Amino acid sequence: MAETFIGVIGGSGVYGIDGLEGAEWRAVATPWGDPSDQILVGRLGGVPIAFLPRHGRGHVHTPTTVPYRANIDALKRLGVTDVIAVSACGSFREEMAPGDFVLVDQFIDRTIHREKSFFGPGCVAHVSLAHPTCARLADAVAEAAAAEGIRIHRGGTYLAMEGPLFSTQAESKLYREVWGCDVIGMTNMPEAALAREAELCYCPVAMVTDYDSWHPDHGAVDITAIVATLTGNADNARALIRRLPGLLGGDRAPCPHGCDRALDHAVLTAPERRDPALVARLDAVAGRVLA
Ligand SMILES: CSC[C@H]1O[C@H](OP(=O)(O)O)[C@H](O)[C@@H]1O
Ligand SMILES: Nc1ncnc2[nH]cnc12
Repeated sequence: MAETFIGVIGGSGVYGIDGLEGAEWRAVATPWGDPSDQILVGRLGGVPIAFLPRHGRGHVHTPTTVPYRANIDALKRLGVTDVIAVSACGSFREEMAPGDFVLVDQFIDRTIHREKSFFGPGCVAHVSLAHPTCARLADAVAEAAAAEGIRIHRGGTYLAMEGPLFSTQAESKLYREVWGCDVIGMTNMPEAALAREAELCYCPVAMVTDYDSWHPDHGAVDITAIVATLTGNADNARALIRRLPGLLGGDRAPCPHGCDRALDHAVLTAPERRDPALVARLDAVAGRVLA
């Protein structure tokens, strides 16, 4: 049986986690450039953990400039098997209130300036994204949240916008009333898609900070209020993460939903027509099926 290795991507307001045994920040080089920052690697309850701040310590990357491919490659290269992606988000639902967590399970991707795949000319692959998140990981996060007394909603559709500006009121109403989205953020796509290509189980934990701009009683998004809510949310996120090693266990059975076998049958390019340079870049992400 394989070893569980938990990767945590920390979003806005979550730039570190404490309590890791033997923790050290490690620079990880990837063929896709540098990740957002060094990666904090250690153990929690005996289970290896790697923590990567999505925007870098000190929050230097915009949602557009986050090096999503390098981040996912670096986690995979370290041996991570399961990724918890913590993010701030706006809510389109009255009952998903600031302070609540949402276990997002679907996305609508409206981002336009990002590299969305590891594959390309010379190594073409088509991976299913019908169910873009891992239900097994979501079960564990839901249990951890219940144990911590965190209000968590199971399931929700996340509208990924390019940013960095927040939505207009007309966009907010479109996403909520016409498209049926539940929350909005700027970072979970293409991150989730790349994690699937890299055969990582991926579970987004969206922390509600505001009601975006549709709500008649809440007006426009206010970054000061968001940061205040984030501070409380970040402590809850860290408490939740500390429970995960105990819930996931050190021994890892194959994912019952097949996240860790997503590349089976996905690569269409004939072996003799593959671009050796691209195949070399794909060593960590797709070495299992290309080697
Ligand atoms: C702080 S409000 C806007 C900012 O916060 C979210 O980032 P992340 O998903 O990394 O927590 C949102 O997507 C925006 O990038
Ligand atoms: N309303 C909002 N829109 C986009 N990203 C967000 N992150 C937190 N709140 C958000």
